[in-house]
Amino acid sequence: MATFNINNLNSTMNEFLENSMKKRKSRQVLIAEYEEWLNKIERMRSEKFQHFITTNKFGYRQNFQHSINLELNNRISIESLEIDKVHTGKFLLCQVINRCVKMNPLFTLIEDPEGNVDRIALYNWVEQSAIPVKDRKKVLSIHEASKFLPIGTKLAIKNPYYQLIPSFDVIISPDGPSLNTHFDPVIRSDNPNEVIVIDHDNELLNNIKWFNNLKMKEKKINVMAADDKQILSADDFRQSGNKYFISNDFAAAVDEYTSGIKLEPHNVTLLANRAEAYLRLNQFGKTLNDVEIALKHEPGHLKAAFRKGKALCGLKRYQEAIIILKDLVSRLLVGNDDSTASIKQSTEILLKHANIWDSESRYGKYDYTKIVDEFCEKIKINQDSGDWICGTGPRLDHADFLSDDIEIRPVKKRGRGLVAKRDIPEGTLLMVSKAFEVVYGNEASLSYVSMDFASKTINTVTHSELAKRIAQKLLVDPDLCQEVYKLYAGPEVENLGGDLLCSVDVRRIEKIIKYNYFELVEHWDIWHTEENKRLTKDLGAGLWILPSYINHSCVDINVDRLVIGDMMFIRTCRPILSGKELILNYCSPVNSYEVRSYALRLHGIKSCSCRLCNLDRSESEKVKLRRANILETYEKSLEPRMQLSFISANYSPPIKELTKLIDELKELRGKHPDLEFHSFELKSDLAEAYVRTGNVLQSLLVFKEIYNFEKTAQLSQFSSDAAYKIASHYVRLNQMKEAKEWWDVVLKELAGSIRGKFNEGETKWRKEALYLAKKLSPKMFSDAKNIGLL
Ligand SMILES: C[S@@+](CC[C@H](N)C(=O)[O-])C[C@H]1O[C@@H](n2cnc3c(N)ncnc32)[C@H](O)[C@@H]1O
Repeated sequence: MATFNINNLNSTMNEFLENSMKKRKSRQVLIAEYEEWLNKIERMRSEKFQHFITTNKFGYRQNFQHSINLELNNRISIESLEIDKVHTGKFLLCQVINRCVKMNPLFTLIEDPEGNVDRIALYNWVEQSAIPVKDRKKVLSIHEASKFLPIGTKLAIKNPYYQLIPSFDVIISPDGPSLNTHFDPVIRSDNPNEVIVIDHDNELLNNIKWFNNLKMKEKKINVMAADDKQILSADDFRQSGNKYFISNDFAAAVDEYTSGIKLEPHNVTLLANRAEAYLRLNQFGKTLNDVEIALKHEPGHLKAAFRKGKALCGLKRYQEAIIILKDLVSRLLVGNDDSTASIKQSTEILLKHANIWDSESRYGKYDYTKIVDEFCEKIKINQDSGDWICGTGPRLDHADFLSDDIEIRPVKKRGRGLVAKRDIPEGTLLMVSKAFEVVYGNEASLSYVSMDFASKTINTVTHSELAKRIAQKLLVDPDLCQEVYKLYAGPEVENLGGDLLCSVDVRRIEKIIKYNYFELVEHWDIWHTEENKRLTKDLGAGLWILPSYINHSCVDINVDRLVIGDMMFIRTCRPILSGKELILNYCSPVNSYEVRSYALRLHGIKSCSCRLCNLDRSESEKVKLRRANILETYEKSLEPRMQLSFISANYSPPIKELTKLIDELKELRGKHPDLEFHSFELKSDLAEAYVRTGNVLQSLLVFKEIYNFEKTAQLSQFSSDAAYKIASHYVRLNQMKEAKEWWDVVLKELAGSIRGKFNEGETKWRKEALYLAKKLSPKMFSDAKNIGLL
């Protein structure tokens, strides 16, 4: 079995690629390994449940059918499967030969007619409704899970994706993947519509000779089989649908209502109920269709009108929603009886929100204090379970905004980009985008890393979880495929056409994430509060559609991004002339050339041609070597001495040595002091070192130098911290006037990064800034209070 060292991907990956292409594990080995794994799981089941999740949040049963037909000449054998490839247009005919494990996907072992064996991972396949409501929170035993796909079940898996995931042992290891993770291929499908159970008498099987033709011993579980009664009428379907609805299985509820609607196409109750189920699945287009038919037959149907308002909001058609909701409120005022009190209240609340969303989306007017309040409320975590206290976590209810001043255009050497249509001043809000999907650090524990062969990189747990969720979202609403699949997916992914543009292709989604994801970064100390300590390890990552069109440069950026919850705000940080491209950075210039290059390669940028990268590449070997030596001295000798000086007064901080190294680093940059990022960390240490020795004034000067550098280098995420250090140093020096002036700078920096710069004449700025600082940086705020800054 091949072994990976994540730190040394390229060589081990190539080696593994070669080995795995040459040699597959034998049938006997695969079966033996799988059996051993099942035994381990049975033993572990009683001890450690974390990895065994029973059901997905949604059950998927509806959706379109593919036009790929099951003609035998489209059949592919296991032997012909290629790693890291979706075999589009092909199907794998196979039978289940072992028991199942239901974790995030349903795993089992299958065999094709030729007798080749492999593992399959079927995501979203077990319908929630197939598991009785009372058992949904339980961990399924292997015996129970195996009822979903009994041994002998014949399957056709369309468009199979042959993916590398950590070996099964790694998956169930509570520690997750380690540096020596073993990877194995698995046949993956995320679309339950592409996994077809074939009846044994199906004519497709007539001409198939099986190496080992198994008969099915048990019957596959039927949906709601146990407690179902025979359904006869539309009302029976309504009741059955309601049953699913109450158990939060909205897709199954939709199916039931649909069966009822087939019997009575104008049944307004069924249409209105199905509309509500669609709403819960965020399928706003389908909601709208249903309520419009319902309202045609019964214009006075209040709930249908309310749902129409909601659907229009979901479709971002806020002005139409406002008209509908205003009309509904006025009708409800006339009636004014107790039975309509609750819908009246909900309508008024929705109308208020629709007005806010309308103003946000049309004018880019956001109430930042309310947004921050919402964020601070939603980011709270239950310390015992690690789940959000508010179900959705910090996903906020706000509208997108797109300035008319920019548009997507082809740009030289970078594919497409966002370009200014006219001159745009500094500090202009250009775009607000809600994440298409975001995964926070505390939400990803049930996913597994996977391998991207083409770029020889690992898809992290967060990325894998993101891919799974995006696939689920597209499965529920295939209309969304277009906007996602338009995003850059790397040179090796072909353009799609026809049917495939609206099918779920996890590999493509993985690539899109790879090239377009944004990592969440901590801007404020609210991320570090005791309550939120579960978040700090890896904040998470997400996919934002429109911001994904902005290209990168390490320095000389002209737009800044800020994420609050799942909303990304893009503002100009310098004026942009008409025809110029918007540029932000995918990685920080503070990192070394090597670190940046690695990060950029992951983003699909082979060679960055910004001023900083050009300068780094143009330097002589001598300069590079000298700098490397300096940084090594700092890391190996001075940094540890700094640490010691923090712990014990017996050690004095290495001020002289730090100063010397900083000066030398500056000298090595020659005529480009604005690009001297290497001394950034050293300067912070020097400033702290002066404090240790009681030389606050000198420390203050260094912090001012740091602050000025951050301002010119557009390192806006750091500058409020440096300004705060300066303010607190002035307090120590008893110069309260200067201290308060710098405290104002802190407030303006912090609040300005959220709501844009305050205008010169603005008088109420302090109140708003103090409010935002208190909410987002509670530690700094209370410290400032203690030292008399407010
Ligand atoms: C997030 S996308 C940006 C939008 C992309 N240009 C498009 O056409 O959709 C990232 C990709 O854009 C290209 N790109 C962005 N910045 C670049 C740069 N500075 N140099 C070269 N390519 C760049 C790379 O292909 C990268 O994988």
